[in-house]
Amino acid sequence: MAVEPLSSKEIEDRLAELPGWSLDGDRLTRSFRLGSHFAATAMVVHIAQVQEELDHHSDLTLGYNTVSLRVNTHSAGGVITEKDFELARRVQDLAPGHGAS
Ligand SMILES: C[C@H](O)[C@H](O)[C@H]1CNC2=NC(N)=NC(=O)C2=N1
Repeated sequence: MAVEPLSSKEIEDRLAELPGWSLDGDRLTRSFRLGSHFAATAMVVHIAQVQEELDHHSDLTLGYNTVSLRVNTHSAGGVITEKDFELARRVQDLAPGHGAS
């Protein structure tokens, strides 16, 4: 997949399709709240599997009952590319199965 930097407009348009995701400096970010610590931990494991499949990894933080991601593309110099949105879409798709909101 291309790792060219996305323009502000391209980022804005993609974020509009991803509820709860936002820009934090030069990273995409989203936090999820879950029903328990174990549910949050299970979601972290699932996200890790997807990240390995995509070979694209976020800074993934497990809280008491929260999961937070912050991501950009290191190989493109720490800017946001389509690979970051590919990961965000995959996480957005798996979240409901974990009861994450
Ligand atoms: C060697 C390995 O394929 C690369 O280092 C991958 C690993 N995961 C990655 N994750 C992110 N966020 N950006 C990258 O450029 C990246 N590159």
